[in-house]
Amino acid sequence: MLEAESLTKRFGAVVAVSDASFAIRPGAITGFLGPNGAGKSTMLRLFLGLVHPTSGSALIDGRPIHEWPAPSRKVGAVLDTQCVHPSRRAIDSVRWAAWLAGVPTSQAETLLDRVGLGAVAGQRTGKFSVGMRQRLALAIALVGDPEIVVLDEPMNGLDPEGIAWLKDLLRRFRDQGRTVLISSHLLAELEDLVDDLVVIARGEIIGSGSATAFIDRFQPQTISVLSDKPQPLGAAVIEAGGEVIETQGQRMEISGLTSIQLGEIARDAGIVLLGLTEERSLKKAFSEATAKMTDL
Ligand SMILES: Nc1ncnc2c1ncn2[C@@H]1O[C@H](COP(=O)(O)OP(=O)(O)OP(=O)(O)O)[C@@H](O)[C@H]1O
Repeated sequence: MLEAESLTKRFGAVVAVSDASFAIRPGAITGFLGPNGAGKSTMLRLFLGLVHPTSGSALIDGRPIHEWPAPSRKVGAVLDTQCVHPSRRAIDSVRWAAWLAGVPTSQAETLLDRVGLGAVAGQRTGKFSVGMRQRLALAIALVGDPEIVVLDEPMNGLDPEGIAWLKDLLRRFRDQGRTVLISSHLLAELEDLVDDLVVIARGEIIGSGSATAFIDRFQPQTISVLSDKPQPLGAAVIEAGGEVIETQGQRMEISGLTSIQLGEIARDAGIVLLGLTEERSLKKAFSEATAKMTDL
């Protein structure tokens, strides 16, 4: 388990992380979500021991990372894809990382195969594309066969195929029982991937926990419904305890009722439903949450 307790990091006058407390479930994929400059990278770096807290603690299984005898077996991280020397061959970069981590270098080829770089293992990395660099950085992060994998905005610069591949790999890590932490400022990148979320804005935690709970908290389910008699339907919805958020012609947006309840209400009132769509998205939840933050 990773735990932040009253974690604060200041850089001079800038408060990058402010009194953050949360826990990360082992064996799950947790997304660190927040706009640019929110403090996501700093938070990840605090766990990795690359920056020191001004106050509070960032602990991995109860200890700061530097207190673990073999940190690379505990955590592997991709923070920056410019982490290798451009004139070195891919295979040598992975071997070098393994050597530095004090683990056998014999796995380098297997690791490159695993990230889809087996065919270019002997090539110098200077001319590698962004996607290839991401894959190489991931191979390097995996040298210690870590329990926890941390990735800072890993989808930047990946094409759709690369993103699908990465998501698949991260899901497999989770299925193997590893813990995955991934940061992003783009909701769409995380929506179909993460189990849990830590949502950050201006260094503060807006919410943390299951992604579904976050959606429920900030954006209860809404239903977009198309009917032949919107006005009587609206009245029936309100009578049943629901809320009509918006009406546009025959289309209405409704909250506070399930689709089944809505169907029954319409049937009882003799109203035909021409279409019905449930909307529950992380995107809505996030914009709602950040709007609430701005209001504070
Ligand atoms: N080493 C540093 N020295 C000074 N200020 C820093 C340092 N690192 C981060 N900051 C500042 O801390 C704040 C949070 O930055 P951080 O990089 O953690 O945010 P982020 O959410 O990862 O953003 P991005 O998505 O843009 O990378 C920003 O205002 C940033 O300028």
